[in-house]
Amino acid sequence: MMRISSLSATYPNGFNAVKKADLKLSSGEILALVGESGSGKSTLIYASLGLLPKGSSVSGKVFFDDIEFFALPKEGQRKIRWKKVSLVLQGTMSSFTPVLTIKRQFLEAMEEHLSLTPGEAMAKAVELLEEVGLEGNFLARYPHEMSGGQKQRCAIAMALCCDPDYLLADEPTTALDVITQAEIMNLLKGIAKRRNMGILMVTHDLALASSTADEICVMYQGCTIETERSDIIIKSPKQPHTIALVRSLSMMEE
Ligand SMILES: Nc1ncnc2c1ncn2[C@@H]1O[C@H](COP(=O)(O)OP(=O)(O)OP(=O)(O)O)[C@@H](O)[C@H]1O
Repeated sequence: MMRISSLSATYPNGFNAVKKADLKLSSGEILALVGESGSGKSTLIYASLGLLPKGSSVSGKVFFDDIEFFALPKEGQRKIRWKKVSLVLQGTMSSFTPVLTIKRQFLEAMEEHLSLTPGEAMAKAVELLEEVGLEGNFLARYPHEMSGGQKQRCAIAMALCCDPDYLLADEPTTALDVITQAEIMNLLKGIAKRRNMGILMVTHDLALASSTADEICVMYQGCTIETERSDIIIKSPKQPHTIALVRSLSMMEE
C-alpha cells in the first residue's frame, strides 16, 4: 500500500498548497484524485515524491509499503522513484525530449536504472510498447511522429520500464479526444489488474474518474476532504463540496 499521512506542502513564495492531506492507495486499484483547478492535486503527487521546486517545504509522511520515503537519503529516494513508484507527467510533450527517438529515451531510462545488456533492454522496450498497444517499430519514431494518444501510451510504457509497484499519473488524458481518453483509461485499468499495481490518477473530470477508478479522493483548497468507493461517492456524497461536484456532473448529463 502507498500511504500519504498528514502531508503539507508550501511553495518557496510561502503559498501553502497542500494541508495535512491523507490518502491510501492499494495494490491493484486505481484511486482518482479529483477537485477543482488549483485545489492542490498535482502539488500533492509531486510533493509525495519530493519533486517540488527547490525552496519548497514539505512535512508529513509518505510510505511505499513499509518504506518511509522522506526518511531515505536523496539517492535512496531517487531509486524508489523509478523502481517502486513512477510518474506519468501532465502533458505528454514534457515526458519526451523532442530531438531523441523513442528508442534512445527508453534505453537511457533503462541504462540508468536497470543493469541490462543493450539486447535485453531493446527486448524489454518492445515488450512494454506491446503491453500498451503499440508496435515495436514505434521505437524508431521521434515524439512529433506520434499522435497524442500514442505519445501517452508511450509515456505509460516508459513509466513501466522498472516494473514499479505504484504509478502516479498527472492528468493522463488531458487534451485527448473522448474515445482516446476511454482507451487510455481502459489501458490503465488493465495495467492495474494485470500487474497488481496501484495507480493514483489526478483528474478534474469526475465522470472519467467514476467510470475508471475504484476509489475517488476529493481535494478542496489543499485538503483531502472525502475518500470513498467511486460508486458510493457518486450516489451519496457527504461533504458540501463533493455534493456540489456530483451535482454539476448530473447537470452536465441532463
Ligand atoms: N511553483 C509554484 N509556486 C507557487 N504556487 C504554486 C506553484 N505551483 C502551483 N502553485 C499554486 O498551488 C495551488 C495548487 O496548484 P496545483 O497545480 O497543485 O492544483 P491542481 O489541483 O493540480 O490544479 P489543476 O487541476 O488546474 O492542474 C494553486 O493555487 C497554484 O497556483
